[in-house]
Amino acid sequence: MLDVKNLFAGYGIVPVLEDVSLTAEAGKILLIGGENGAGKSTLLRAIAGFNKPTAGEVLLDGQRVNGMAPEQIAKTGMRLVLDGHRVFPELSVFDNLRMGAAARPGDRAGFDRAVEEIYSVFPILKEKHRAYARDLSGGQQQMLALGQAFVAQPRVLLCDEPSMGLAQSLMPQILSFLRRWAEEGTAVVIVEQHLSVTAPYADDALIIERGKVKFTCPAAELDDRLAAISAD
Ligand SMILES: Nc1ncnc2c1ncn2[C@@H]1O[C@H](COP(=O)(O)OP(=O)(O)OP(=O)(O)O)[C@@H](O)[C@H]1O
Repeated sequence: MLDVKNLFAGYGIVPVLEDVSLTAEAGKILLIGGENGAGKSTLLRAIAGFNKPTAGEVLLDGQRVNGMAPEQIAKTGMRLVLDGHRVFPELSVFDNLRMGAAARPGDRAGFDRAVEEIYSVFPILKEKHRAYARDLSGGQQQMLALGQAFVAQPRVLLCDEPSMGLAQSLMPQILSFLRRWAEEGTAVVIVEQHLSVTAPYADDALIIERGKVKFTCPAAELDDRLAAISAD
């Protein structure tokens, strides 16, 4: 579904990504890890069009999307959820979800079903559906940011550090939700620092080091691969 081929990107004249290739398939979760500053967020931004690649290709179902504006890329079915809870603080929980649905106008029944599902996965959002997003805790805002993306029903979900600012105890709930979401047919890409917590929910893993792909492997083998590297 999503194919990234030999991608180069950076900021101004400063190169960050060098020759990065990856594939994300419908129904699967690809976990991307790497040290701080390795280029993980830059990769997601470049895929979603917020950072213009200097070379290489981003293909969605074989169609080239790099070079398009981010809003055009979003219309192809790609959705980026940034770390740091980018919700609309002055809107209620429900209105934030409605903003998410702006990407698929006219599908009221689909929206209602998606909201019901979000509320059943994160009951706290149902309890607080009239509350301002700014009055939610960090973890609740993260749930809302995911909910906003969910109601948009993207084909590819790019999720930057879903654990950012979350109590560790909330991670299984969020990761299980992403797992079920992928199983419904979405290609999910997660950038995450907490690799061993996240890997059991993922199918494939890719590690970036200084802007380059260091290795890829099945997510189930990630811990062993990392242990072998640190033993060297
Ligand atoms: N807006 C920007 N302008 C210039 N350089 C940037 C910008 N954002 C990131 N960088 C640089 O690009 C490199 C990669 O950053 P990036 O945020 O993609 O890494 P990361 O792997 O996501 O790290 P982290 O886990 O800390 O978020 C770093 O050297 C960073 O300083």
